[in-house]
Amino acid sequence: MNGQASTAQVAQNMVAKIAREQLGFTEMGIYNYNVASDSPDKLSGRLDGIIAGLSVDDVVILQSPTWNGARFEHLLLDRIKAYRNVKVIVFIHDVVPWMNADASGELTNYIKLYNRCDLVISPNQKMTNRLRECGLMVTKVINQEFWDHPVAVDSTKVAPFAKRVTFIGLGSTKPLIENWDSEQVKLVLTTDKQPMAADKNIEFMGYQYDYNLLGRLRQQGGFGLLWNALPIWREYMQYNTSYKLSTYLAAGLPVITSPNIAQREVIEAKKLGLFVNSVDEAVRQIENMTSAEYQEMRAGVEEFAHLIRNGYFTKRILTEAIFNLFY
Ligand SMILES: O=c1ccn([C@@H]2O[C@H](COP(=O)(O)OP(=O)(O)O)[C@@H](O)[C@H]2O)c(=O)[nH]1
Repeated sequence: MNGQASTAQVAQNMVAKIAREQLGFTEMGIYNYNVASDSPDKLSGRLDGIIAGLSVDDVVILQSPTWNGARFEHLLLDRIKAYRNVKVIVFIHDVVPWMNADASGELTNYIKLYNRCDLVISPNQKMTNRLRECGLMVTKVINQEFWDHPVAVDSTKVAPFAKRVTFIGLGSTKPLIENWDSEQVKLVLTTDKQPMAADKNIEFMGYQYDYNLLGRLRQQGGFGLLWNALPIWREYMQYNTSYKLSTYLAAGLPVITSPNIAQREVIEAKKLGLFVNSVDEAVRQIENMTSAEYQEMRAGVEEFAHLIRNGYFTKRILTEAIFNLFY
């Protein structure tokens, strides 16, 4: 998907790049636009353009959502399925009706869409269970677990033990700033400087391009925070696979997450970070943390990050999906 300048596009483009360059797939490009502005004729021509490279017997991976709406995805699927013996894998990145209250009426349409596919790649088992409760019928479902975040880091240096908590989310940080009152632990944000943070232990690094971001996170150390102020997102974060989780891990930072996170077992088993029920709890834990405790987590992260930095989650999931289709 192109045309959106968002994390969703970055993630989709990353999957497409690995699939193209390392697994030999062909990309069917999709533009994110206002579908309602198309006449039926124009939409039809656009869909034909997307599937121009398709042949009988092909396997198609549909990265969903296209952000063009469930109706667009159904129409695209109609075109793809008109080809003889084509198999479709839907790779669910996000379930829009659970992220955005305005789209909640679309759930049935999305479930129907997934049910039209031969195999589903779901973000993780928690999301799979929730989708099943809502009517997902496809037998072949496999779980993505983590995003990749391909990057080359300086492996001669590791993240230092610093009493810093960095948050790189693109949403509002106002409540985080308002409630931050630690003198020992610094909050670091990728937004521009905000006046309400005056006199607080908060650093603003401003938006960073990817190559700067990963370098800075690694050089400055401390922890990466998963957090959101909005109730709908707090709920959604129990089920999704977060991109920034992998950004922190790729940089080599242990993470601070809620115990409700879908990746809890792995984070726990591989010692990738801390579970807290509030930001205050995170601050208290870091205030009392020893360097040895940090080092243990950092070592866990460095080991695990091999997978994320080198695209192995994407390669594994795409290969396993195709394998399962024919096995
Ligand atoms: O200064 C910044 C801040 C964020 N990001 C990127 O934006 C992502 C976070 O976006 P979002 O909060 O939408 O991701 P989510 O975790 O919700 O999937 C990070 O992982 C980074 O890849 C960036 O490149 N520069």
